[in-house]
Amino acid sequence: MATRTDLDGRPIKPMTICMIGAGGFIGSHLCEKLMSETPHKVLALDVYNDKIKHLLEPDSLPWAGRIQFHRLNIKHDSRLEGLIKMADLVINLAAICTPADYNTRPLDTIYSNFIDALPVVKYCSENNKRLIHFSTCEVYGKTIGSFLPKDSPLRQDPAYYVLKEDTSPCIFGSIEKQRWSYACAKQLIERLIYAEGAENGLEFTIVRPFNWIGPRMDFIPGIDGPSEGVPRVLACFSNNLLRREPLKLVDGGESQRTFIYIKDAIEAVLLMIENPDRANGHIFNVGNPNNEVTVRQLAEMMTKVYAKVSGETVLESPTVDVSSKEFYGEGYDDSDKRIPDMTIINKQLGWNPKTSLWDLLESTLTYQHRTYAEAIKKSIAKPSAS
Ligand SMILES: NC(=O)c1ccc[n+]([C@@H]2O[C@H](COP(=O)([O-])OP(=O)(O)OC[C@H]3O[C@@H](n4cnc5c(N)ncnc54)[C@H](O)[C@@H]3O)[C@@H](O)[C@H]2O)c1
Ligand SMILES: O=C(O)[C@H]1O[C@H](OP(=O)(O)OP(=O)(O)OC[C@H]2O[C@@H](n3ccc(=O)[nH]c3=O)[C@H](O)[C@@H]2O)[C@H](O)[C@@H](O)[C@@H]1O
Repeated sequence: MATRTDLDGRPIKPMTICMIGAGGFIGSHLCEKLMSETPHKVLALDVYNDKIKHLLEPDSLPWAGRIQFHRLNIKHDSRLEGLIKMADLVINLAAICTPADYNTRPLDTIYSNFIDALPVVKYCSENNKRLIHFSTCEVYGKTIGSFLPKDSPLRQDPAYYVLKEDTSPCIFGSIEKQRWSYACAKQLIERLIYAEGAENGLEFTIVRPFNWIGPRMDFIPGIDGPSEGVPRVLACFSNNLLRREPLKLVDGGESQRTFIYIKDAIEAVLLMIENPDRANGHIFNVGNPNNEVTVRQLAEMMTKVYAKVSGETVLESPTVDVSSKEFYGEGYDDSDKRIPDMTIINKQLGWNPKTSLWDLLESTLTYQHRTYAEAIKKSIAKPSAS
């Protein structure tokens, strides 16, 4: 492998990365990138490894020996500190991060996103290890604009909705809106990491992903996850399309999101890993401000793209409205709009997203169709015994 250089032209030394939550959606793509394009070693920690199995075996893989899987639950495993001590860099991805859990399992959500992350921060601080911690765009909560009257012209002013790391406030709903248990726990762990940096010199970077999507995201209910499980929207809509059911629009599908292709986002994370001088001490939005849609528009686009990649016809009624109470239960609330400001990441790392929403949906739905269509057909033909 030719010598790799950082953004300032210096050679990059191979490092050992302790990646916690490496078996999840983001972790699997990050491991793939690190194995195929860099000389770094990965200690991959997770409870599951299904999504990185292809990287772990067989021994003949070109990166054999550079990735090592440790099956452990960071809630209660004394091996955690030792593994952190072996690394040059720690990346923490472990979390409960599906909205269906925030209002129905708020205790697990708060423990997972705050309490369970505490030892990781502590061990990094005590052992002088650099930490890249995964937070979320949900820490911004709702936009200031959402509190203006519906017809206020100020709603069109970016000052009222673009989300900036260093100036935007964090606006959550009331305590009984348990949806915000996740955002609030993530915000507190961000504040703790920031304080460890300020008071004890912890070298850290905080990542705020804005709806990263792509292959291997979550699960398809009844195929590789629980039948009654509710994954994030990409997997919900994929499941509906694969089963030829209408896509469910929560509260009319009016909320807006910006979606980014996982492969674009992983490029940004690699720049953070390999340019510590430019990334340390920063909080980075990582998203694609050019890919904004309402959830209804996302459903319409996914329906068209799926028809193209599968060759199947579109249903007469491709979507159906459902209330948030019916879909998620009591205590659900929503972020109205999420446009990331890209000034800081652009200045520090020169990074920009590339892939359009149509293109990323085309490659992702091609993957979903190839991976799941047969299994779904079989499961429909042979319903499980009741
Ligand atoms: N995907 C996104 O767009 C997105 C957006 C915002 C924030 N994030 C954040 O990025 C991180 C990764 O997200 P993801 O989409 O890959 O989610 P994911 O659920 O696919 O991955 C998380 C992984 O962490 C593991 N994990 C959870 N608790 C653990 C524990 N106690 N011990 C060991 N492993 C544990 C899970 O098994 C899972 O494999 C999370 O912190 C999430 O909050 C993701
Ligand atoms: O991905 C992110 O950046 C963050 O946001 C997500 O939250 P959210 O975008 O609300 O979660 P999705 O499940 O992807 O839902 C997006 C929107 O689609 C709607 N939705 C979801 C599923 C569905 O079947 N129908 C539907 O209309 C939801 O109500 C919501 O308005 C999750 O909290 C995290 O993964 C993450 O921290």
